[in-house]
Amino acid sequence: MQWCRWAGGWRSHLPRQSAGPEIEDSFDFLFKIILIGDSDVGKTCVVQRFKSGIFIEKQQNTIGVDFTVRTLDIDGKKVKMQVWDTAGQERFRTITQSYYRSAHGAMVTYDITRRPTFESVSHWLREVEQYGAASVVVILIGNKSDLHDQRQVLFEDACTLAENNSVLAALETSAKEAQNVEAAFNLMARELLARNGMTIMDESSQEPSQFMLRNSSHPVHGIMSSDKKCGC
Ligand SMILES: Nc1nc2c(ncn2[C@@H]2O[C@H](COP(=O)(O)OP(=O)(O)OP(=O)(O)O)[C@@H](O)[C@H]2O)c(=O)[nH]1
Repeated sequence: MQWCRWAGGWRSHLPRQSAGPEIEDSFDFLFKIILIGDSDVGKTCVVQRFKSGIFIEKQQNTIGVDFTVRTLDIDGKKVKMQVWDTAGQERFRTITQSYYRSAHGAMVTYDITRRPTFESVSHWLREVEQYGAASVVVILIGNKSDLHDQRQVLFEDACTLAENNSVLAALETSAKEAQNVEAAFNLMARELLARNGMTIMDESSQEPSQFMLRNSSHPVHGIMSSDKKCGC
């Protein structure tokens, strides 16, 4: 059964990770993640937050595709996340579509303060379906959660959309205030590890899974905070 769950049901433990520059190049797993979504939803800022732990008020729109890398330590495994930050502007569609095929994961991003960017999500999901691999893991990201007083998209609507479209999970993030960005990439990494046969454990507990993701997914041990997320 598909379901959504957020707020109080999530725990605050996150595995320890380094945010520093890549010094060595060895890794156990390499996953390619693509960020897609309308222009100005904050894709570059989310990637910047993930890579460097900082928020930069970006001046320019992404041209084509930008590339960044960060290696996570998950249960003692070095998981290299190759992140492709795509331009949201229409004129770059042909270029960005060519990056879908090799992606293991896709983060479809919208801006919680601009309803039209959420309405575009179904377009982006169709693009993933059309140009991506059949096994691609999709996560829905509602960014700019710090601007809650300007909210135009209910989190419940995001959960419903995620459930109806076989999306692994929906999360609300703030690149500005560092909310849920780590959690989003961790969730993606852990799901991909699980699909590659790894048994993923939470460092803080030896109990069984804290939540189940959607039907076809593997159980993933809690990478949860009190911020909004749903496993659909
Ligand atoms: N308040 C707030 N503003 C944000 C956040 N993330 C991004 N922004 C702002 O949103 C604007 C667009 O951010 P970008 O990261 O450039 O957006 P993008 O989706 O990469 O845009 P394209 O490159 O055109 O696809 C910038 O002015 C950012 O400062 C956030 O979490 N909170």
